[in-house]
Amino acid sequence: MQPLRSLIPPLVALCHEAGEAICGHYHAPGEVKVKAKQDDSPLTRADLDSHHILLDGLRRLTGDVPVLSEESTPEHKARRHEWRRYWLVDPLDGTKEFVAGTGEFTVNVALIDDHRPVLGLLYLPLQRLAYAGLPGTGAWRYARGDNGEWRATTMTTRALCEGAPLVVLASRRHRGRELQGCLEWLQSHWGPIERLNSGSALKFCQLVEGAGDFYPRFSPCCEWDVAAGQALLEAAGGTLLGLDGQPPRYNTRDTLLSPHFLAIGDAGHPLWRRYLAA
Ligand SMILES: Nc1ncnc2c1ncn2[C@@H]1O[C@H](COP(=O)(O)O)[C@@H](OP(=O)(O)O)[C@H]1O
Ligand SMILES: [Mg+2]
Repeated sequence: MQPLRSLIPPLVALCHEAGEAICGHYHAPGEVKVKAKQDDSPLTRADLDSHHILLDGLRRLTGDVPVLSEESTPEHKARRHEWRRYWLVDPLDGTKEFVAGTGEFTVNVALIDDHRPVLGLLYLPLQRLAYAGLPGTGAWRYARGDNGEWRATTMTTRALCEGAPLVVLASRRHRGRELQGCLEWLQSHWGPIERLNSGSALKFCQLVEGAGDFYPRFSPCCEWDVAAGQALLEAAGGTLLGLDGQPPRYNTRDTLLSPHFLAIGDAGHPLWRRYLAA
């Protein structure tokens, strides 16, 4: 396989192609047709178009690397335990947001190697922005100019600032006692907190933009919702930890559900170890 850094420009172009297909459905009045999947989550034409574009493009880019997409068949998903290295894809993360018209949806592509995400790309179709991260190397935002060229800017998470409110990122659609307990602990051990709700993996982009400090996830989501964001976050100076204090390992269990996690911008701050030990 070619060096991972050289995969990023073609991946940005591929996610843009998928994003344009998604936007075609988003902007067409009456076009958003919704089917319920077995787990009752919505599925639209946009999810499927994006899935096929990404599948074809990833095959062209790295033919020998298998692709596991949220929209893959159950039979294909079941083969994942044979793979050490594979693409993990959510062709449209935030389908409920897409249907509701909040605009908060992303395309998520991660490369998993030996149970860890080693490359992550999140694409925001409406903004035409890509966020790419290679843990240990760097993280970049790619903005598309009117001439079709992509301009890269290095991304780093922000440090926690004593006395300033801690900005907690959360899903629009999940509440719960664990999240409430976490917010109360932060209030009593840090001080003022602000909560910012948004859909999909956008929350990881907000962390690497320095628009938030912490994204705790105690409600269900899947490995394809997390992997690309984890790689991006680690590459930008953050960390993502399970409640055992360790980064999650992918493709190690029968389920594709992700364990609960803490996505942290300022990885070195002692507050997080105190929270985990509490
Ligand atoms: N009960 C559940 N089981 C598994 N995943 C769930 C879930 N409820 C929400 N999710 C995941 O959370 C994502 C939305 O995240 P958020 O709540 O932060 O906006 C959804 O992405 P999709 O839209 O790709 O299905 C879905 O994968
Ligand atoms: Mg998703």
